[in-house]
Amino acid sequence: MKVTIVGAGNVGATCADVISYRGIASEVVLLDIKEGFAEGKAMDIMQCATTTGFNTRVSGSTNDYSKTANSNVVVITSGIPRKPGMTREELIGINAGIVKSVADNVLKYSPDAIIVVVSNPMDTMAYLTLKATGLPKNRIIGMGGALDSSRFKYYLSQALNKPSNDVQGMVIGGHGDTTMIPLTRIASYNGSPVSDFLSQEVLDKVAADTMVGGATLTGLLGTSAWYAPGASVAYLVDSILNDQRKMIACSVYLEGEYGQSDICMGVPCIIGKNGIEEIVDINLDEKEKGLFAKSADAVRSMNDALKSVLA
Ligand SMILES: NC(=O)c1ccc[n+]([C@@H]2O[C@H](COP(=O)([O-])OP(=O)(O)OC[C@H]3O[C@@H](n4cnc5c(N)ncnc54)[C@H](O)[C@@H]3O)[C@@H](O)[C@H]2O)c1
Ligand SMILES: O=C(O)C[C@H](O)C(=O)O
Repeated sequence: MKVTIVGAGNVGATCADVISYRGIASEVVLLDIKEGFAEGKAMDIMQCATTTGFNTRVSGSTNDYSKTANSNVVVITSGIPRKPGMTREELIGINAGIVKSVADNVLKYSPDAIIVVVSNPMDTMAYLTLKATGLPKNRIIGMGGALDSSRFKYYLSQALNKPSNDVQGMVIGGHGDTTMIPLTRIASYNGSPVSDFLSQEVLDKVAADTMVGGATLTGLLGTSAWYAPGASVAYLVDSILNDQRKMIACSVYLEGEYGQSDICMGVPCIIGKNGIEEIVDINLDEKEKGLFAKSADAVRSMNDALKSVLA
């Protein structure tokens, strides 16, 4: 199975690294616009093959899309990341043009690929990719919920002082500092509600920390995070290529689900060989429904901004 990752920067290269050392794909192509950059990252990763023991072939390309031909999955991480103090939404002006041209190019050589959109503002970039390519909705997957959910579980595990892998939880809604919805009510510690162990005040802080998880790291690092983002993309790609049918919160085009239409937003999805196999309808309470509608309003106004950005 072949995966192309466009954008060999922090997130793209980390994703290639995780995909190869976990043996998720037999071939990974990294492509970047910066001369020699993707080739260098690929060579560096390949030189781990004997020490970490993998057989994936990783290669790099400077803007030559013919090398990406017949990819099963294409991940788009090309574009600029935010700097401390910025929101993801401020990236739309530069990233919309990049994402649109990249999506057009990859489809010339991999017309059947499933596209995973990572560049920010991710929900709007997923919507743009869907509209610009005309692909069916199952083949455009925005990655954000997998990462936000892993951060949610991290903060819960810190509050519980228990391992993250013993915690279950999910974040839906937009992938933005104010649009994420950590589903605290249904989060659990090995099957018991987390509210059995943590006060409402602590749970509210966990949710607030989760929502600004990306901003916190951007403040600490000077640019946005890459280890958890890269690993989250690899987790999603694994579920596609190996038809694992995991339930993962992904940004997907909604046609009435969760009361929304003509928008890409994070909802629980079954992810398998066809991409989005199913959108799972979980029961939200009235408060969560209200938050989802408010989140949709914010994502929709960002989508509206695309018109002027791409004009
Ligand atoms: N959805 C998420 O959960 C999530 C998580 C982390 C980062 N991101 C986003 O992913 C994007 C990448 O972040 P990063 O930290 O890897 O940035 P980065 O600057 O390290 O890497 C981006 C790469 O894209 C390349 N690029 C730019 N234009 C290109 C083009 N037209 N064709 C091919 N390559 C091109 C650049 O040369 C660069 O190497 C940002 O927009 C960031 O906000 C999203
Ligand atoms: O925070 C960012 O800007 C990057 C990414 O969306 C993240 O959540 O890490």
